[in-house]
Formats: sequence, C-alpha cells, structure tokens
Amino acid sequence: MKVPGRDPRARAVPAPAPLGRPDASARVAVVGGGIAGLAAAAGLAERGVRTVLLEREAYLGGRVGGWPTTLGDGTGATMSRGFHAFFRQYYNLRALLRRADPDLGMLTPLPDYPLAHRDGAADRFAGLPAAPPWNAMAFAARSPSFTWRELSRVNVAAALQLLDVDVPGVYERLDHIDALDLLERIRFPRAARHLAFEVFSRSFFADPRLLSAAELAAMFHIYFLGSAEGLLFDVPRSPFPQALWEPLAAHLRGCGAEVRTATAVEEVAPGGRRRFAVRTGGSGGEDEEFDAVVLATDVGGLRRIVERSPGIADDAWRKRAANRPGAPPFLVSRLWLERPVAARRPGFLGTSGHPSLDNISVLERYEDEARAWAGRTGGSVVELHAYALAEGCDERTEHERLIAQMHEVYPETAAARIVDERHELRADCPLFPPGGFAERPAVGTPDPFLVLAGDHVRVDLPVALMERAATSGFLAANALLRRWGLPGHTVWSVPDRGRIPPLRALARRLRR
Ligand SMILES: Cc1cc2nc3c(=O)[nH]c(=O)nc-3n(C[C@H](O)[C@H](O)[C@H](O)COP(=O)(O)OP(=O)(O)OC[C@H]3O[C@@H](n4cnc5c(N)ncnc54)[C@H](O)[C@@H]3O)c2cc1C
Repeated sequence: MKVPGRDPRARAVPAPAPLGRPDASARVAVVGGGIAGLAAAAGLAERGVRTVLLEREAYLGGRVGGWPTTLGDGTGATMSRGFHAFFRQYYNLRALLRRADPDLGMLTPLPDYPLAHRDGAADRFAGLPAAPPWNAMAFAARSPSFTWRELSRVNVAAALQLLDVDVPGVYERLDHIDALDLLERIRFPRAARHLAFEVFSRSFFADPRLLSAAELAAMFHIYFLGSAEGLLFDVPRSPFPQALWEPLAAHLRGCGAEVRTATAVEEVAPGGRRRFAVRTGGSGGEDEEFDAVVLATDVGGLRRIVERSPGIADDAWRKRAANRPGAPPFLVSRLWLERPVAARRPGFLGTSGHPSLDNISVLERYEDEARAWAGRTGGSVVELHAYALAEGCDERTEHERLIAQMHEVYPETAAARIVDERHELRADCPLFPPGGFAERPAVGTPDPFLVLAGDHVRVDLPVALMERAATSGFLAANALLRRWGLPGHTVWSVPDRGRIPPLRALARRLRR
C-alpha cells in the first residue's frame, strides 16, 4: 500500500472485514458538520448509504468553519475561529480534503513557524531535518532554549519515555499525572518549557496542570519524535468555506448525501419504522427516522443531545457522554489595520511569556481574501489568539489586553488605526485532564447503530485535534459499513510506536 506522505513508516489500519451480504439501503443521520461529521458522511455516502448531514450552524466546518461579515468600509469578509495548522502528518484529514481537491492545491505551505519568547529568545522550525532523532538533535543544538548545562541535568530514564510512545499504552503509563509533572520528572530545561507548552499543551487550550501528561507525550510523538513528516505545516489559501467546505459539500451531494445546515438536532429516541427518531428544530420540531446515527458534535452539543435522549444506549454510557469536560474559553481577535505590519513579520508567530497572547498571524501573507483587502487599502489583516483564559473573563477587557500585547510584539501596529475588528470568545474545545482517559467514550457505544466521532473521542491511534476528528469520523463510518456488509476505508497514522528500537527497549528496561 502506498504511504500517504513522505514517512515510509506511516501506519495503515485497514477497515474491518464486512459482515454478511452487502446492503446499502440504510438511512443514516450524521449530527454535526465539523471535520468529524464530514469525514463520517463522506465515508458512508461514498459506499452508497443514504446519508443526511445535520448541522446546527448555517455553515459547515465546525470550529474550522467560517461565516460572512461586512466590514465598516463596506467590504465583504469571512470571519472564523481563525488560524489552523494543517500538518503533513494529518493523513486522514488530507484524505478527506483530497475528495474535493485531489492535489491539495487549496493548501499552501508556511515556510517557517517561529516562536518568540517575551524575553527575546526565539526558535524556528525551518531548515530542520524532518526525521527523528535528527530533527530533535538539530533543534536542541541550535535553540537558545537548550543549554548544555541544562541538558546534562535531564533525567534520561524519564526523557526516554517520550521515545517509547504507543497508544493506548502511553495513557496507561502517564494519564494519572499532568503535563507539568511530566516535564518536572524529565527535568526538561526550564528555558525550553515554553516550547513544549506553546507548541503542544496550549494548543489543547489548557493550562499544563489541567492536561494529561499522556496527551502531551502523544503530542511529542505525533508531531516531533514519532513522525518523519516534519514540523512545518500548510494553511488554506482562501477562507475555510471557499477553500475546504463548499467543495467538500459538493462532493457529498455528488455521492447522494443530503447536507442540511441551520438544522439543530434536539433529541434522538427509539424510532417506530426505523431504529431511531431524530428530532430537529425548536419546540415545533420534526421527527425523522433513521437506521443509524453518528453523533459528531462538540462536547457541549453531545451533552445537550444526550440529556434530552433518555432512550438511547444505556444509562452508564449516557452519563459518561454527558460529562465530557470542556477546556477554558479562548479568544480570537481579528483586526483590519489601516497600516501594514513590517515586511519582516511572518505569516504566523507563536508567542510565549505574555499575559494572554499565544500567537499572531498576518493573514495577507497566505490568504487571498485578506491579501485583496490589504492590497486595496494598504493595510494589514492581523489575527491574535489567546487560549486558556479564565472562566467568566470579561470579553472587553480581554480584547483590550490582547491588542495591547500586539502593540508590544509588533510595535508598528500601535500607530495603525483599527479599521474594523471581530472578536470570538468561545469555549467549545474538549479538555483532556489527568486521569480522564478511562472515562473517554470511544467510537462504539452500547448500541451498534449509534456511533460517536469528534476530536474528544477515544481513538487508539496517535492522532490529535483536527486529525483525531477526521480519523474518528472515518472509524465511525467503518463501524456502520461493516454491519451492512460494505467495505470501509483504510485510515493512517504516524508510526504507532517509538521509531528507534534500541531506545525503545532501553526505555522499557528503565521503566521496570
Ligand atoms: C482557535 C482554534 C485554533 C485551532 N487550531 C488548531 C490547529 O492549528 N491544528 C489542529 O489540528 N487543530 C486546531 N484546533 C482544533 C480543531 O479546530 C478541532 O480539533 C476540530 O475542528 C474538531 O472537529 P470536530 O468535528 O470534532 O468538532 P467541531 O468542529 O466542533 O464540529 C462539531 C459540529 O457539531 C455541530 N453541532 C453541535 N451540536 C449540534 C446539534 N445539536 N445539532 C446539529 N449540529 C450540532 C456544531 O455546530 C459543529 O459544527 C483549533 C481550534 C480552535 C478553536
């Protein structure tokens, strides 16, 4: 089988063997039109299953969705939750996007991914070898954050555990401690901790004390120590709807799927003629019957549906599904500035050591819509992200704080009038707290025709974030297709264990 990227050791997981005679007459409701729901719907519709995708919002893509807005100067623009990194090791997400864009022409590489600490220290990922361990060695050798003195203090036995990551084994070993504890045990150089947190932990929208160490170790493996795809990534050339979701929706319709946006599912109950009755809309909502249901919502959406659906699965499962923890709020601020930022500013800059700012992107560096606005007005479109804010924080205070931090990092912006601005303060990402793995629901549920998908769902492969969403969507489709005697879809992941056998063996010996 041809590997999907450049890593010859990427792992293929073939679909399970179909059971019985093929029968594509089933009707399936896929609830949620984010990446997970889109992957599940594609997986089902491509095999001839009658698929109806039900999405609450007026747009597809979920957290990677976008919606139209009109700026104060009359220009139409697309707002979203902003910058997303499409890593090369996102094999299943890329396979999903290839359905509508076979050569992934809508993605464009970002040449670098600098990280700047407030104290002036800076790291870059450009120019590193892609394969481990050379990538890690080259990075440590040139990074100002790793000094020989600090490296000599590292607890080798603990550090080696990062080179022996397998899923779910790493959760059995490390889920009980938090991400900060793990780095303390390793005696990870202090100056370099911000790297671990900025690149990995905060991308989970959580303070490292609230994040499972197993999740952090899995992240090291997926993005750095376990994959030879490299740490650079791509971004869409156009806003998400135009680049990704409208073409994918056309593909789904071409396969016979129905795509209904602005349709919230309220409740799922046992059906009369078919297995499930799915109720949509408000109080005068309609019931429609389906043979199977894929719940591909975010954790809040799942909680609401499960609480109103006492007739599905069983009590223990419903309790677990309704109690999925959510991460703290995050803020995305997009500013249309009258003046351009300095020409040397990169498309994306990770920042650390600031009160709340986590990254800054300059959209006209990579996105056509922003480029057109900046070209016409002579200004810049800048986006600021702040993750893991305090619960109940004041929206206006957070906007102002974020803009003040932009002035500090890119001082030229202080003199630029803000032509227009949009702020999205949300809290719809999952949290993976220490000790939470055992309670994480998997794709399968006690009912074989009710399956789950989403980035919060347990997937026993080294995948995370958007890639976990896509992978779980294909796995949910596979679980149903198999029951109807239909072939499923091969999914891929980065290698499912550490790449260097002698170091893996040593890690195991030292663990005993
Ligand atoms: C600011 C930000 C930056 C990020 N950056 C990155 C990044 O750089 N790289 C990365 O890999 N990941 C990143 N992520 C995470 C990524 O966005 C998610 O992992 C991924 O989009 C999750 O997809 P999903 O399909 O599981 O869930 P969602 O995208 O949340 O989709 C769930 C869908 O279900 C719908 N829904 C909910 N309830 C109902 C209902 N009752 N009826 C019908 N529909 C319903 C919702 O409207 C939503 O569309 C980022 C997230 C954010 C917020």
